[in-house]
Amino acid sequence: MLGIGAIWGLIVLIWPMYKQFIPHQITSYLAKKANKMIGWIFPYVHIKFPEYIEEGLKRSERYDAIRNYLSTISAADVKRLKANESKNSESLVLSMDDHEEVEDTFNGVKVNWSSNVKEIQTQTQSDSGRSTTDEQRSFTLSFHGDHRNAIINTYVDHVLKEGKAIGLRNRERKLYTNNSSQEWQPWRAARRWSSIPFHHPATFDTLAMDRDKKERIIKDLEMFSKREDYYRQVGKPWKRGYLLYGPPGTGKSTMISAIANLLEYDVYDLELTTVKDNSELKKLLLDTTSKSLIVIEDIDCSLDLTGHRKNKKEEDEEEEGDEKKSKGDGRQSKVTLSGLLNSIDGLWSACSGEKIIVFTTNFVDKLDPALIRRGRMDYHIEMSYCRFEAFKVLARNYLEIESHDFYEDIERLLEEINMSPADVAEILMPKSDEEVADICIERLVKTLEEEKEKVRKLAEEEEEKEAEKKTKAEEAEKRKTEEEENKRAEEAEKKKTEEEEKKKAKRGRTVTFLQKMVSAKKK
Ligand SMILES: Nc1ncnc2c1ncn2[C@@H]1O[C@H](COP(=O)(O)OP(=O)(O)OP(=O)(O)O)[C@@H](O)[C@H]1O
Ligand SMILES: [Mg+2]
Repeated sequence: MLGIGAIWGLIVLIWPMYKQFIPHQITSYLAKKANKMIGWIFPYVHIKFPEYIEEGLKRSERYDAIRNYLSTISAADVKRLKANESKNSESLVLSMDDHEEVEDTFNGVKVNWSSNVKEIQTQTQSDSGRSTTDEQRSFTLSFHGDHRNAIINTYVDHVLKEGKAIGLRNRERKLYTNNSSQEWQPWRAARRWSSIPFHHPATFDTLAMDRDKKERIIKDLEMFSKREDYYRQVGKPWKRGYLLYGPPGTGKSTMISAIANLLEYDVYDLELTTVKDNSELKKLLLDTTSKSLIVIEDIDCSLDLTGHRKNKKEEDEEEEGDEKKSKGDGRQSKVTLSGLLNSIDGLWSACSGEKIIVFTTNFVDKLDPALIRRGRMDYHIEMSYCRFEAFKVLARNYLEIESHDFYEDIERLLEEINMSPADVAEILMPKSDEEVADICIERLVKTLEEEKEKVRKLAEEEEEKEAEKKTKAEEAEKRKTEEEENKRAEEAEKKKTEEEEKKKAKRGRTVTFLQKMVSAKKK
């Protein structure tokens, strides 16, 4: 044993000196043989996961996933840890420091992870003789060769999946908005969207709406997010479309933030009017990540999407027309309804991860049925005026109260008056530190009563106007009948006179004839 050790020591010592004189083919042959020998002595398999791939150009997602996974097991066992601060991560990720090792067990099989770093010298571009040192990091997974299949086929997948999930949980979520195409750079897809951290505080708890309806929506969303395997099984892309419709201020945009917070998704707020044409829209949609919510707000106003789908020729003609029009009125977008439909369908066939698309509108009846049919917009959610259930949520949020003497009055008034949750929330919000819940509730009751009075007066005025209109119409009808009767009477009178004159004339002619006969006889 000592002999082998001594020979090995000698090889290690003289190898670097002679390496440069030995041809490359021989060194690689010797390396292969040496690895084989080591394999006989140590029956362990090693898999290396480098930090950078594609010749050092791209950071490996697998490396990050493994680091996240190892952070969960190394925090307890490893002495030297490294605190990683990532631009996309909200919380601190503790990973093991360089040259540390940690053990993991999977289905009773022990595996070993080590973090390695190798320094490499690179020549600077200017070739001024100066060289820089780069560090190449990697994780190495080692395990006994007997478990090769189980580890490679199952354990590695498990680690990557878990690590990715941890990364998604820790990431800082983003709100993306699309840039106008002038800002796009052909070599950087990232410029299509600008992002800021997404920190909207809305949740389903703070969302004021009917309780059953809310629960149904939450259930639907949770079901969707858990059903990756189900969607694969039935051969459907893992996506869902939600249409939110209702009057202004009823919480459509708030609901979008609540969905994003519930599912921990990023939000892509797509402003269609700044999208130049259909092909640009397609690129934008394909450039979204998984676990994201793609939102098109006020879809009825965004573009002229309310008309019926046109055939290709009509569409070409329309595009030409639009081009002329856009030069005239400065409007940028030439996105058409069928372009939008195709882009959405294309997105679903190309996307891998889970995605949700949401449209909001104040006027659902104006939209083309093709745009909102089930399959595109799977779940239609009506956001309505504030009723008692919704009010109770707002009162809890804004005033931290569960009941009040005026609750019965408020319930009755909210059934009679259509007031948006946005308005109710504004009235309930204390305007100063001195304003207690009583004052805010009284203000709401007063406002609702005033509104009711206004509505009553308006209805009265409307009724009066209606009655006046009716009287005028009746008078006009009466006048018309009278005029018609007068006309008929006049005509009858005229006819009578004419007939009498005719008779008179006839009588006159008879007398003249008799007179002529008498005078002729006399002669
Ligand atoms: N259902 C609701 N629950 C809680 N708060 C609400 C609700 N609806 C409205 N609000 C409050 O009113 C504000 C405006 O609501 P929001 O922007 O969600 O309305 P909207 O339906 O999107 O309106 P619009 O049709 O004009 O876009 C929100 O910031 C929120 O504070
Ligand atoms: Mg809105």
